[in-house]
Amino acid sequence: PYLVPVVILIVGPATWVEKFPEARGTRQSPVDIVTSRASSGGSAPPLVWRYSVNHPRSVVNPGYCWRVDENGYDSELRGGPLGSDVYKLQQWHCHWGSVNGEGSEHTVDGRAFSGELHLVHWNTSKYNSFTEAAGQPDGLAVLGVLLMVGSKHDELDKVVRLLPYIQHKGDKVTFSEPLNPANLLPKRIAYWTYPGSLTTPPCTESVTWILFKEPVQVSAEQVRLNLCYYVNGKNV
Ligand SMILES: NS(=O)(=O)c1ccc(S(=O)(=O)c2ccccc2)s1
Ligand SMILES: [Zn+2]
Repeated sequence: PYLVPVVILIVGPATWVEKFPEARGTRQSPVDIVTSRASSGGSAPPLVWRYSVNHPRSVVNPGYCWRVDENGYDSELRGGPLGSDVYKLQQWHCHWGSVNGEGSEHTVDGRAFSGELHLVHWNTSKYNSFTEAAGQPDGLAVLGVLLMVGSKHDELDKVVRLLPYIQHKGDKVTFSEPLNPANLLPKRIAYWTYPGSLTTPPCTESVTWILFKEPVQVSAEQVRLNLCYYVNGKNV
């Protein structure tokens, strides 16, 4: 009998451990939030945030999803699980799925959502730069917002309507329309929090995750726009 050459192609997260040893760690994200196992918040102080609204921002196609860079403008995130440290917003980006109803990174009791927004902050009380903070266990704090299909999201639309102009990896467009990242967050600010990692390479275990319980609604058209412009620009 002739020998059939068998080629096993391993792509995606399974190969990340080869290049990024952190991916083999003990606090890897994303995770499934098992709500029955979450402890109550106890006496944690309230989570508070303040963002700059009127400054130029740039939307970039990094090859997966889209990213908005805050370009160093002032902002603050403190309280909740963050102890006495003050964190600053560096960038925010999203993760979308190719099939409606899937695409979020975190799942809640095994349920995936249509997308997930991440607002990435770094610890300015302890570190001098985002890059330095990104390598420290208490360096980053990411606010996670679950997205579900429903009514159109007007604040998010300020970015979605620019996607046709950044269809390919590396494309970037700058806009100065006022935008308040606080308007991307849900009305109810109840959240789950756990010590985790970046969900994409280098998978560094430097993220305090703060995932809001209440999903935020985006329209089916907004999901479609994200999909069609991110399938093209996406690393495939
Ligand atoms: N999805 S996530 O929020 O966990 C995430 C992945 C990557 C980043 S990063 O671009 O900020 C970054 C941070 C450090 C090194 C390289 C990139 S944030
Ligand atoms: Zn992310």
